[in-house]
Amino acid sequence: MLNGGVHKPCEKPNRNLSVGNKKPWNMVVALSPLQVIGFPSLQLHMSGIAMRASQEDFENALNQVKLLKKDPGNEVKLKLYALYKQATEGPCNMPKPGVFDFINKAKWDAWDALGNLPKETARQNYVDLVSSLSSSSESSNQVQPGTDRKQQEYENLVVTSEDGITKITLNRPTKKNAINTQMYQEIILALKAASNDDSILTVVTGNGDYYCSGNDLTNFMDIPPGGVEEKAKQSAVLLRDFVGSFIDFPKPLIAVVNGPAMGISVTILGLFDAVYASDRATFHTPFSHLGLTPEGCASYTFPKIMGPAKATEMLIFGKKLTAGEACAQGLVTEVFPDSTFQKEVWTRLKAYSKLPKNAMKISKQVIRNMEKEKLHAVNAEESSVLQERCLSDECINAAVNFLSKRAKL
Ligand SMILES: CCCCCCCCCCC/C=C/C(=O)SCCNC(=O)CCNC(=O)[C@H](O)C(C)(C)COP(=O)(O)OP(=O)(O)OC[C@H]1O[C@@H](n2cnc3c(N)ncnc32)[C@H](O)[C@@H]1OP(=O)(O)O
Repeated sequence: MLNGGVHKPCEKPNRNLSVGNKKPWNMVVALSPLQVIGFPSLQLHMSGIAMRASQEDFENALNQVKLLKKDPGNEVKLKLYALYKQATEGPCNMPKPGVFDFINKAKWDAWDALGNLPKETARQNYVDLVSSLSSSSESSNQVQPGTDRKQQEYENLVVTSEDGITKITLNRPTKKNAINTQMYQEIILALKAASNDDSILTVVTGNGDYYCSGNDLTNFMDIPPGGVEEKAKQSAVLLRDFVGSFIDFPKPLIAVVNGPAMGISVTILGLFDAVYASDRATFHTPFSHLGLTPEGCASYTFPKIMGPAKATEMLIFGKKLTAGEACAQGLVTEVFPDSTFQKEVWTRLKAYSKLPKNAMKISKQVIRNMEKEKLHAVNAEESSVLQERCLSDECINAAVNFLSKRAKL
């Protein structure tokens, strides 16, 4: 594909399916009261409870609360805890902790004080409380193109907007931008914000030498009280939401693949509208090696993009592709020499961002909308299969193997 460093569009461009860092208060303060209280927002988000009208507001509130910049204090945190428990489990059903178990006693008291408050009311009160806490920082969410303003602050992402382009940078370079649980949530939020901002194009890229090393293998280590089955269920819900936010993204979405890409960061490329890669990038989906199966809709998009035989090599046999190979197979739009990658790609993207905004957005929707239903069905099926795979010996052994090797270093 690359001749003496001169780049050119790939020979097989048949992508016929397009298909900062200030930390949030609840994550940073070591041994903060919140941490001691065991803030349960993520678990709730993934528990599949409350699928009624206010579910979306409630989930948004759960996400919002993690992004509050100021610690609201113990009293409010206890209130949030109590409302969360009431909203998800109903009236307090735990045995009363002993008097010297101060923290659990405070939690129990707060929950018990809600008496028989209906779940729906508790949910609504939770949403209202979070809304009152976050209202002061709300106004910073809308980004004007051309101002290079930093958007919402995230723990694992840097999101900026300039020249009509919102750029979402995966920002865990010391971990090769592996996607941990919080980062999945943050990407979902960043995509939601980008779909509502004034930008014309949205770009995903990586900070450091990697684009992304895929799912953070330590994600599976943090087992909730419900045990490994509950963990697998939570993971499947999170995965489905994450991939769903790419399927539904309404504007042109571009990946600027600055280095090696692995696992889920590769599979979701089939849901992007263009993929520009440095010639240093590689594309690797070692699912079988990890006892896993494809996600990101790749079981559908990859055979469509590159044909079933090539898709099999990647998704089943774990063959790692160079950027040139990925381009020849239609997964990548164009490859650039690493030395000029950033300059050339951003010049190109800035030119594209000057094209009529609505025409581009509507074109994307025309190209994609017919596939959406199918993609959501594929996503649901892949997530459900992975829920089982996460519990297999093959998968657990592979994760333990990775983590134990790392521990020896
Ligand atoms: C609620 C639960 C949430 C679950 C979410 C549900 C989603 C389910 C999705 C399941 C499907 C799986 C999708 C995938 O993405 S499969 C691919 C997974 N990725 C890997 O297997 C890569 C593992 N990493 C490596 O092989 C190497 O680290 C790598 C080749 C990437 C780089 O090697 P190198 O030698 O150059 O560098 P190091 O190994 O020293 O890495 C530097 C540090 O980064 C850490 N690291 C890198 N990648 C990961 C990773 N994927 N997970 C966790 N940690 C990672 C590495 O450990 C080093 O850390 P330390 O410096 O602390 O040792």
